[in-house]
Amino acid sequence: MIEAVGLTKRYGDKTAVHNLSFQVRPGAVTGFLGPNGAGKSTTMRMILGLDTPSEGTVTIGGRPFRQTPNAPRQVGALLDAKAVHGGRSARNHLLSLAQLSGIPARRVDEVLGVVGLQEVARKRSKGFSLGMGQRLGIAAALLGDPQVLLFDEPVNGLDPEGILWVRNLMKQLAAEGRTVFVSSHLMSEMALTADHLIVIGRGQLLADMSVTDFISANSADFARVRTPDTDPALREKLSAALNGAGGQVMPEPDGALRVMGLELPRISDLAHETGVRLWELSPHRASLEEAYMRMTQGAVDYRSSDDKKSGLMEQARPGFAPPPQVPEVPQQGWYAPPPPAQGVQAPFAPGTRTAAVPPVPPAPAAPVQDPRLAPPVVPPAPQATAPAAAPTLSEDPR
Ligand SMILES: Nc1ncnc2c1ncn2[C@@H]1O[C@H](COP(=O)(O)OP(=O)(O)OP(=O)(O)O)[C@@H](O)[C@H]1O
Repeated sequence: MIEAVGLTKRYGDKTAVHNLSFQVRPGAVTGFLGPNGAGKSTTMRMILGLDTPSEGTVTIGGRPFRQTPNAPRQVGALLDAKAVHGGRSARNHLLSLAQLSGIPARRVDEVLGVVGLQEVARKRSKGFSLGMGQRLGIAAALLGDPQVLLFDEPVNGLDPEGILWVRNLMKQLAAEGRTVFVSSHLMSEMALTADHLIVIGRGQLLADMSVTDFISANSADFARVRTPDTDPALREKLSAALNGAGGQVMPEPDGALRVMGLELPRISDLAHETGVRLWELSPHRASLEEAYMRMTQGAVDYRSSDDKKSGLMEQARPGFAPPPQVPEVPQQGWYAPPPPAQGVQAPFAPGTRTAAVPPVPPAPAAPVQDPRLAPPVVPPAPQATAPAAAPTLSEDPR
């Protein structure tokens, strides 16, 4: 198990991680989510002893990484797939890591097989595609057959087949009772891979809960209603009736209405009473992506000025909230579940183990610490090790 308690990291006056406490348990895939700059990589680096916390502690199996005996056999990590000596073959890269940790050479061939790189094992890694580099990084993480695995964006650059392979690998590793902690920006992928989520924003914990709970706590179910597009007046008429009955009605870009606060039978009755024919009346549940967007919208550091959402916000008429930009979700039946309990659907609602992001206090003046300048005290996990520091083995002539 990985356990962080009050974990804080400051770089000069920049607080990258602030008072973070969480546990990552064995037997499950735990997704680590957060917008760009939220502090995910910094947290992973502190877990792996590559950055020293300014405050707080983080342990793996009860000990800080640097005090873990034979750490590469206990903990495997993929932090940066590009952190490979490009002139070295894939096999020699893994052999050098194995040698550092007393791992037998036959394990190198085993992991090359697991990640599907046998054919190119003797090729120099500088010719590898991004996806092949990711596979090599994953091989390095698996080298010591560790019980705890950390992956920072493991599907970055992988094609659909590779993404599916990583998904199945993560699930398999968790099913074997290992602790699997994986960061990703691909929400659709996380929804399929992770059992549990830890979400941070601006260095602080936003959520620590199962994927299912996260979606229901941070999304509002709604009904989509479509009137015949041949007669826009019908849409206005129905919209007024739904509003009058206490529903919240928002227009969608394609002309449909998004209705919250009214159950489907009630919407159907109101349409009947007002004499409006319906072309669609369907229930929708939010995706992980929508729930994530709702949760983190106040904790995003970087947003494009072309962001459609900001455009919609500017154009919104008074009294109309902009329709959230949600991806299409499959229809799940004809009747919407009852609306969530008051408050539960709101982002950061109390009682959901989520929290609004309070402003991060500025750090006291301190010299900027560049981890690249700090020599590691002990060799970290295989992939976290700077490969150039590993002893040079004779290169295969390809
Ligand atoms: N060595 C450093 N010196 C100064 N600031 C740093 C350093 N490393 C990270 N930061 C800052 O700390 C914050 C968190 O960065 P971090 O890389 O951990 O975020 P992240 O969640 O991994 O982002 P991304 O999703 O973009 O990879 C950022 O504002 C970053 O600029």
